Amino acid sequence: MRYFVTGKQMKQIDQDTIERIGIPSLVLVERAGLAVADAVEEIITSGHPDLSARDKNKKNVRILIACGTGNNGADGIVVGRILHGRGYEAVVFLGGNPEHETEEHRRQQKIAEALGVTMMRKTEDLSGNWDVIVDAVFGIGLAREITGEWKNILEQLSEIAKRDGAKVVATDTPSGIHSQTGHVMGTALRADLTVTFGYGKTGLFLYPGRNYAGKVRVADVGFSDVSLERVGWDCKSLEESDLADLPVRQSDGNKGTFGKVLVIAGSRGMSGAAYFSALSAYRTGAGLVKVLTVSENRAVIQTQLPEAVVSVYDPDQITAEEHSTDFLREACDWADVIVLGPGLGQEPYVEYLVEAVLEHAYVPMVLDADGLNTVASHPYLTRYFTENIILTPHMGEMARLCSCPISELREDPVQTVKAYSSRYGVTCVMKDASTLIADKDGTVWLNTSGCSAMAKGGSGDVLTGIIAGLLARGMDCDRASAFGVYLHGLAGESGSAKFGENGVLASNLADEIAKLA
Ligand SMILES: NC(=O)C1=CN([C@@H]2O[C@H](COP(=O)(O)OP(=O)(O)OC[C@H]3O[C@@H](n4cnc5c(N)ncnc54)[C@H](O)[C@@H]3O)[C@@H](O)[C@H]2O)[C@@H](O)CC1
Ligand SMILES: Nc1ncnc2c1ncn2[C@@H]1O[C@H](COP(=O)(O)OP(=O)(O)O)[C@@H](O)[C@H]1O
Ligand SMILES: [K+]
Repeated sequence: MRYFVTGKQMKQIDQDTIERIGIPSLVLVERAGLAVADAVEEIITSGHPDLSARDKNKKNVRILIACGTGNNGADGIVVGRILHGRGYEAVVFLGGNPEHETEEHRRQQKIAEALGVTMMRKTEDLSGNWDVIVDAVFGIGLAREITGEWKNILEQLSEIAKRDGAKVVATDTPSGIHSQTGHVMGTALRADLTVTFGYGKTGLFLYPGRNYAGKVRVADVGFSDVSLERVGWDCKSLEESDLADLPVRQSDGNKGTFGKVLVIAGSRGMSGAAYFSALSAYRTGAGLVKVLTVSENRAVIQTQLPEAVVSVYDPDQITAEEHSTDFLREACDWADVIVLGPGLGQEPYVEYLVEAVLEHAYVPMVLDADGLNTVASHPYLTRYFTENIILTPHMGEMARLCSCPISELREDPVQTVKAYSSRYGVTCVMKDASTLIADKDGTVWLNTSGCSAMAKGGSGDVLTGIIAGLLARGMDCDRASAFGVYLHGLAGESGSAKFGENGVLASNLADEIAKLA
């Protein structure tokens, strides 16, 4: 399990560490600089073949460290001093108004001066021929849009990096990326590697920040979880070691032990969504899967997935009259878990179908796709929401549910998903390239697995099935959602390794999940 913090929380952790725990700021800055210097040296000696060839003559390796006036800049001066000490041609650029420099910054300048580190202040000197650029302009202190001189400097650095093919290593955050939202604040410098201190910052894992951060390494520079607990965190993330917490399949279990999943999905001419959800629920370990769909889909689903029980209805017979949906009540009574929505379409009868299921289901339910669209266009249906419901909207569906544009949801996505979940008392999985999951208790999970191979029709139906499979195996709604999204992303990564990012199909994701869950 990993914890992500906002810049504001990180500042409080800094303060707690220095003032309550008593580790001097000087020590933290030194360790931060050392962690970045080590990362730069690793890139020089291993990651960059051109550089390692010249490694015997370190003086030929040219490193520019661009420093702002805050403590991010102070870290940068330490990086310059350490690399200078190790024999590299490290040049420190000090930008901005010297009057704004922090105490730490000035202290580091004095030390660097005493050791003969080259420091310069003229922007004209930036355009040397650099092998590595260390970005120590802005860290978590970035407080507003970048304009004027700093905008010019960052844009110049971007161009120089491109021109020279220089690797860019960001100190704590890529300058210009908001540490909480991942937004670009006017301009930002793209890094190959970001060495961030203590805890991951949420904005490094949300797009577009995730693209600018490159690889992210969290360096231990002396912060303690004691401070994290006192201050709090923004969101959590699962990692591979957490998979040990998946429910173990009982050796003496039978199909009843592993849960009965009812997939209410599909419409005339639309059977794929039901198939992907049902297949994925089975592949994740559900004991029995029943697909409830329109009569026209019976043959195709029985052929594609003979393991599933198929039950059908005639949509023309579903009306506002209560008895017309009696068959749904019976179907719900049979199930341990319900999936409602994939490929249901938006014909008028779907409203009555969704209302009947929401009203009569007393088991965990994943509400997806057209189930969500139906709720969005008939908001009275939210009155049936209970703590047993997981919603899995993509950003378009979330915008419909919240009646606001996607751009507004993205202003602060963590707060968006948290607010929706707490307003309705449901688990909410807001699907995106970085999916966020809000538990009913207010915990937000930020998913870090997955890749663009998953941006394809049918991926969402697979996720629905995976979450249903985990519910069937006994996980609660919150855990099944966080683990389901994480596993779904891992399936995307392993599918992508086999078929390439362009070639993965939804059915491949379902197959990959078999080995992971
Ligand atoms: N003791 C500490 O406080 C530690 C701080 N650390 C480093 O210090 C960083 C935070 O330092 P600071 O709080 O000094 O903040 P930063 O160094 O990130 O930046 C703040 C400075 O930039 C200016 N600024 C902010 N937004 C601007 C904009 N859009 N345009 C122009 N100027 C702008 C501020 O006025 C201030 O002078 C961390 O990211 C980390 O790198 C680490 O060394 C660990 C210990
Ligand atoms: N670029 C991406 N990186 C990681 N995951 C992605 C990316 N694009 C899409 N996904 C994931 O793929 C799934 C797509 O779901 P959805 O939009 O509902 O598709 P569909 O309706 O076609 O099944 C979501 O789980 C989403 O998080
Ligand atoms: K930085």
